[in-house]
Amino acid sequence: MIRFEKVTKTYPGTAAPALDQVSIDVEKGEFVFLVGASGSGKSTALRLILRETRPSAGRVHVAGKEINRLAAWKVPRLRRQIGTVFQDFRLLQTKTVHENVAFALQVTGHSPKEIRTLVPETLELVGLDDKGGRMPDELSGGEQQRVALARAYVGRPMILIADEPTGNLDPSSSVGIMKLLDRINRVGTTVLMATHDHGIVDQMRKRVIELDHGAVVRDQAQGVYGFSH
Ligand SMILES: Nc1ncnc2c1ncn2[C@@H]1O[C@H](COP(=O)(O)OP(=O)(O)OP(=O)(O)O)[C@@H](O)[C@H]1O
Repeated sequence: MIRFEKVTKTYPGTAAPALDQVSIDVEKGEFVFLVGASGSGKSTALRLILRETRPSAGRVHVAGKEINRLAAWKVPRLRRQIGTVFQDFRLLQTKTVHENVAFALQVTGHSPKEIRTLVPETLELVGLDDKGGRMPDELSGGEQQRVALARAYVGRPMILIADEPTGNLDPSSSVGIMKLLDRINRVGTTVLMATHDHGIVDQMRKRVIELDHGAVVRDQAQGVYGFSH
C-alpha cells in the first residue's frame, strides 16, 4: 500500500538529508507507528506520501502508483484516498461539526445523497451523533479530534495518516482516539501514525518503525516505543 524505495529527501539549503535512503514497505490493512526524536524525519515521510513534497532520490509508491511520476491533475485523486489527522485538529471554526465533516465530501464531489448517509454514519462511529450542530469551540479537545477523525474517514480512504494525533490531548481522550483508530484499522484501513507518545505505542503493540537522523534504525512487529539498540 505504501512503499519507499531508498528514498532520500534533502531540503534546499540544508546539508544533512531529512530522510536518507529510507526503504519501508507497508501492506494494506497494517497499523504502523512512526517514532523518533524531533527532527528525525517523520513528518517528511508523511508529506512524501501525500506528495506535498518530492524525494530528492528514490521512489515512493502509494496504492500501486509511483507518486513522483503522477501528473499534477491526478494528485487530488491520490489525496482522496488518504485521510489525514494532525495534532492541532485544523477544523473550520465557522462551521458546525456536521458541516466540517460534510465539507470534506462536498469538495471531493460526493452527491448530496452520499453526504446524507455518510456524515451521520461517521459521526455515530466517533460517538458525536448528538453534537453535529455544535461549533468546534464548544467542544473539548478530545471531541474536536474526533471530529477531525470523522472528517478524515468520512470518504472511506484506503490510508489514514495521523501526525501526532494525541499530542494535544489528555490521557483519557488519547485512549479514545486510539480506540477509534484501531476500529478504523480493523475494517481494513491502513493506518500510519507518527507519535512521541510512549504510553500509547507500548499499549497498542503494533508495528513500530523508528527513524533517527533520517534513517530507519528499527522496524519491529508488535514493538514498544523505546528499544535499546
Ligand atoms: N521545509 C523544510 N525546509 C528545510 N528543512 C526542513 C523542512 N522541513 C523539515 N526540515 C528539516 O528536516 C529534518 C526532518 O524534519 P521533520 O519535520 O521531518 O522531522 P519530525 O521527525 O517530523 O520532527 P517532529 O517530531 O519535531 O515533528 C529536520 O532537520 C528539519 O529541520
